[in-house]
Amino acid sequence: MSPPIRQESRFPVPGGERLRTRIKFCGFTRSQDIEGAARLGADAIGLVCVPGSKRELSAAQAADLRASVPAFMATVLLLSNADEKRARATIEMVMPDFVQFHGQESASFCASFGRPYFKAVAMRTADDVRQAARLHPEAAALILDSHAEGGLGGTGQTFDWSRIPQDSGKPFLLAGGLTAANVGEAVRMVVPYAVDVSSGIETSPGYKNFEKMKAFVEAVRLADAEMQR
Ligand SMILES: O=C(O)c1ccccc1NCC(=O)[C@H](O)[C@H](O)COP(=O)(O)O
Repeated sequence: MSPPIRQESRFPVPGGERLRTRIKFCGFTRSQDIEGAARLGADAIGLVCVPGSKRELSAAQAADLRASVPAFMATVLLLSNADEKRARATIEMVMPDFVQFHGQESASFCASFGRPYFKAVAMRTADDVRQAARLHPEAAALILDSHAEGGLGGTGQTFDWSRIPQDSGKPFLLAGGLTAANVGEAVRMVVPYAVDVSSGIETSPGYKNFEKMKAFVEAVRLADAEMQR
């Protein structure tokens, strides 16, 4: 197994590395599922406003769901190659804590909405990560995912985690095909700032399963505990 890929976190923990892997659950369509994610201690939920997604929400639907997100849980709005007018209208309606840009958006476009943002990286090579970090200096984090460039996320497919460089240049969320069965290995091997999952906690697209979410959280917490020993 490759050595752990350690990364400098943007939020260093005094006296050492970060002690807990953050968790983003993505692709919600029901408020009761968001409530379940909050009960389990997920750090963030993702709302997908991307045409063609099996989890697509209208801006109004996303705004309604955002209203059900409790305190101390972040809301991430997902957009992909939306034009400026549609992006601005959706962001102003949903008022997310973060915007996740999943297409070929420029740094100036992403930063123009005045909200912290994540930039998704279609993971082919280590240079994809380094280039994204260079092109998006203001991004709060990168999301390293298995989708094809310009393609939809939420694929349920992993990518080769050994492609992730040790010098990622920014904190990143690891995404793509994660499940309760493989996320422990991913955390131990990659040591991401956060993990991001959609398909692996569903019974069908957009319908999250509490027991799958619970098992996923437990697997992440176990991996974190093992790394602290
Ligand atoms: O989830 C979607 O349907 C989606 C559609 C279009 C753009 C992005 C999308 N999701 C992005 C995410 O952040 C997912 O959580 C990520 O791709 C991981 O998905 P999965 O492999 O299903 O766990």
